[in-house]
Amino acid sequence: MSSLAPFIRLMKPHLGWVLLGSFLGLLTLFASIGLLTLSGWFIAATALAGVSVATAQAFNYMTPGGGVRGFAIARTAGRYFERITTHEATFRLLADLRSWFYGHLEPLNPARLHHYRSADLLNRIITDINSLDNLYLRVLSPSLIAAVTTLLVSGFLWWVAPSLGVLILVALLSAGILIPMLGHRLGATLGQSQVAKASALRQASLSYVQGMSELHLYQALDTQQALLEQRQQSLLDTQLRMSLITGLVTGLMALAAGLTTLLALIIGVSLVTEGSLAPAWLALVVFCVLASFEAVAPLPMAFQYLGKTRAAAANLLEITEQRSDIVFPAQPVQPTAPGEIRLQEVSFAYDSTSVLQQLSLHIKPGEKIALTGHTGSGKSSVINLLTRFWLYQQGQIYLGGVPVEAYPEAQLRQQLSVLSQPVQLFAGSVRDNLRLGNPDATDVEMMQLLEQLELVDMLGSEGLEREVGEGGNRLSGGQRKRLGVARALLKPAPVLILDEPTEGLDMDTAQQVLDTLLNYRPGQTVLMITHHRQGLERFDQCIQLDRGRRID
Ligand SMILES: Nc1ncnc2c1ncn2[C@@H]1O[C@H](COP(=O)(O)OP(=O)(O)OP(=O)(O)O)[C@@H](O)[C@H]1O
Repeated sequence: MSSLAPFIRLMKPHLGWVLLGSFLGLLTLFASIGLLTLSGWFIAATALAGVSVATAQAFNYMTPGGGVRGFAIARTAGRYFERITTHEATFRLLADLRSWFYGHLEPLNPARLHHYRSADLLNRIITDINSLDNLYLRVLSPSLIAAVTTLLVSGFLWWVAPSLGVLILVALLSAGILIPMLGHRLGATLGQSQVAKASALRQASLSYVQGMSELHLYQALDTQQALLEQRQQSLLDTQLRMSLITGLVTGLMALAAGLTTLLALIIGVSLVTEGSLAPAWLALVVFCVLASFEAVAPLPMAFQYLGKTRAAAANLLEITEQRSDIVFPAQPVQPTAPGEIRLQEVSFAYDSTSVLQQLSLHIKPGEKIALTGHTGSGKSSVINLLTRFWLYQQGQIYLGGVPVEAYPEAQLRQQLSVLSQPVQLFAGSVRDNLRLGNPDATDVEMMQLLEQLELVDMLGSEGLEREVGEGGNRLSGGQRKRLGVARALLKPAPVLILDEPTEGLDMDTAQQVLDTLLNYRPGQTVLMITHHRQGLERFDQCIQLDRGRRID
């Protein structure tokens, strides 16, 4: 239960809704048991009253008739409001769970998350969180209802006849504990593998959809489809085995209910024979026993799927229990030299891959620097360290005259405007994407900048409302890049860092982009990673890296 404990604690703010739902569930169940029990007695008593004219005339039909109607109305209304309340409780809990999970996920730096595939994280956020509704909706509340019902029904039948009270107590306890335990035992491992297989299928499906054009081009669609079908079949096999277990435990529950009813009938008949139970009450007892099994009937399936719920909970905890090794202090700092970047003998390795070796560089405020070097020489890694996405192992990095580690996260983000590679655009309009850089940017500012970057034609008649599509897929590669440059330029930060902003652009457009970014904010420090030789003379300094070392 330990993997579920944090999720039970998360129920606390919604305890009122959860308890109200359970209370209404209990009322509905009682209305249901009452309806069947009273109807059984009513039919039997009416039949017996009709034996003679005198008893028929003396018999009060109205009160029990009203009771039956009352129970029927209470059952319908109770079920309706119980569904509304328990679903409200569950949706509130799931909404909280999503925020809670995202709250833990968001501070984890890429160093912590780069082992996970995005489809896997998506699966955890959607499917695993949804699986937890089993815990709230089918395990906790019904178990509480079953426990209270067992006690009350046993108490009532004990009052009718102690032997009947003992029978129903033993029967409900056995059926309500042993059959769910069996379901849990048979379904636990299968449930876990169901979670793993569903996740694998989702990941494979996402890769298939995302890579469909490549699969077409390389004629690999059939192979990938076969792989998907294999994964789907494997998941279906597990689901089939789970369904067989459901059939078994549901059958066992029906058998337990039938046997207990038969035993109650035998005990009841002997009680009627010896005169300690009125004949009409025999029907009441039988129907009460039969109906009370409604309380324990949902438990076996809920516990059968508890293994699945546990596996989903473990998936979520695997992320939420991780702590980012990058800690941001809360105390703001005062940069002594805004725009200055200094690396002092910095060494850095991703896991075991050594990337930067005692790298030192000094960029003065307002300087325009080009960072060049062979592919894989560690240029982008310098950005990862400045943004604190990764931690370096040796040396010291200063930003604005202050160690990068001293900045609170928000203040660090204000110091840097970064165009990373590849450019990440978001589905939405051009304006939406530009506003990420600067929410206060006016349409005029945006249009002027787009004009300088020769992007106005791309807007067409829609202007800034032009949709860019998912990941910017309605734009050309060069347009995506320049829109990314525009977004980075709009952010009024002392330092602008660009990872290959002119990559993929023709020579004239590349010169135009270079012109814009070197002049847009004259006092701004610019650090630009590039493979291009053209235009390097326009920078104050060109720093060259080779296998993590400076060679200029
Ligand atoms: N997340 C990562 N985990 C492990 N190794 C990485 C990771 N990211 C980059 N590397 C490795 O670090 C080295 C430096 O990568 P980096 O991206 O800094 O090079 P780069 O000079 O920017 O290359 P390019 O010019 O091709 O963009 C490469 O050998 C790369 O394989």
